Amino acid sequence: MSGEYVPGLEGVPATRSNISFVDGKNGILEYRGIPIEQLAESSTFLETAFLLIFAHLPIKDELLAFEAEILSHRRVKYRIRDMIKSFPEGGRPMVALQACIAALGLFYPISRDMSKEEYAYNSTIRLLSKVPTMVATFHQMRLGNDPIPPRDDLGHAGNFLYMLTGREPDPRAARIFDVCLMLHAEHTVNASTFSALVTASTLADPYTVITSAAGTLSGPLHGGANEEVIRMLKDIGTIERVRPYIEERLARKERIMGVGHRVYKVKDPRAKILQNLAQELFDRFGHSRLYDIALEVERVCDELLGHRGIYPNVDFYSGLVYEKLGIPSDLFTPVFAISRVAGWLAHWHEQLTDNRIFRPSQVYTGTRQVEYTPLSLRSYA
Ligand SMILES: CC(=O)SCCNC(=O)CCNC(=O)[C@H](O)C(C)(C)COP(=O)(O)OP(=O)(O)OC[C@H]1O[C@@H](n2cnc3c(N)ncnc32)[C@H](O)[C@@H]1OP(=O)(O)O
Ligand SMILES: O=C([O-])CC(=O)C(=O)O
Repeated sequence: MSGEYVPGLEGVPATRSNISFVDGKNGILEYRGIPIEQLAESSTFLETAFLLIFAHLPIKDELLAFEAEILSHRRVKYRIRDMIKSFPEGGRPMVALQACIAALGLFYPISRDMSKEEYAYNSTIRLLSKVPTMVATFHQMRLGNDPIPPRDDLGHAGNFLYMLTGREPDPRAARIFDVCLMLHAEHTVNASTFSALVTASTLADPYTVITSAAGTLSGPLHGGANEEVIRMLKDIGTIERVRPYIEERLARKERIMGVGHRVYKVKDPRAKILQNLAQELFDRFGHSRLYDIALEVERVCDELLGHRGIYPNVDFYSGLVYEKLGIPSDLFTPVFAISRVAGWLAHWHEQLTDNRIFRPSQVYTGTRQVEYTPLSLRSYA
């Protein structure tokens, strides 16, 4: 079979899915048909995760049972804590997280039948509940502290902030963080989800599927951009420096982090919500000069790049919110993973309902039938 090569597979459907919908021209994102704005207003991360994974909004008893299951699996085995303790303190948290997720596959039984309902459910619960604990554990241990055990009286978002900082978060701050988790939970066939699909299609176990996805998320063109945005805003330093900085970067053909998107040609709807959340946090808990710099970056980018459909994406304002919540910048991408694990799992479940191994073709550009040259006869031309 022959076909035209499309760089980056732009516009090439890689799967059929009913999990989420994106309209890039009009800036629309829906999870199972529900607009993201409605979920951000009224849902919670765990309810949204349930919606994504099980394809319907839970009734009250289902939600209570799901939340109770997640809560009861938050702790990690002491041998996983020992493993994390042996990681270098200066190691990159996303690499640590990838190693931790892969290690779950050593500690929990792997089924021969990945789609078996009970197995799929149990591994889903474990991943959703333990990923936040492993991120917080790595952070405490790299500081030389004992990990802070989860608190059963705190919700999913509030408990993570507590395990990370040792302080019980303000309820509104915890709610804002929960909304951030919802906003990052799913986004059709982005690079990391595609990676999850490819791995799932080989019938690899779910811990391996999520490890693949987490590795793909870490890159600066994808989930890693949130950390780069804060670095860029700090580098810029003052509002006056914004325009020359952007112009110099563009002249050197470098990218401005946190803007541009393969699908959205308008401002990402998640960026709009995140900007409002950032604004609310600054109003409540004190202003950040980085926010003023970010607003100016957006203004200058709109002017210089807007005509090419390059506008702020989800990673542009999220870091400002996370920083105000006391999350260190090298944990921004692991925090993205805590949330996106829901979307990856939803796609893992969906892939298994109608699986065929991914095996695309290539356009070969090399030479053919070349005669082997013995080492003794080889030289630089
Ligand atoms: C959660 C997420 O993954 S959201 C995305 C997070 N990533 C970032 O914020 C990194 C910055 N953005 C980017 O690099 C890109 O916009 C991507 C990777 C997100 C999307 O890229 P694509 O749709 O493949 O666009 P592509 O890389 O082909 O770029 C098309 C053109 O727009 C330009 N462009 C795209 N994004 C940017 C940017 N952020 N800054 C400057 N120029 C840009 C490219 O230089 C290219 O120009 P050219 O045609 O003159 O060579
Ligand atoms: O859809 C994409 O390519 C990237 C993105 O916004 C996400 O994964 O949330």
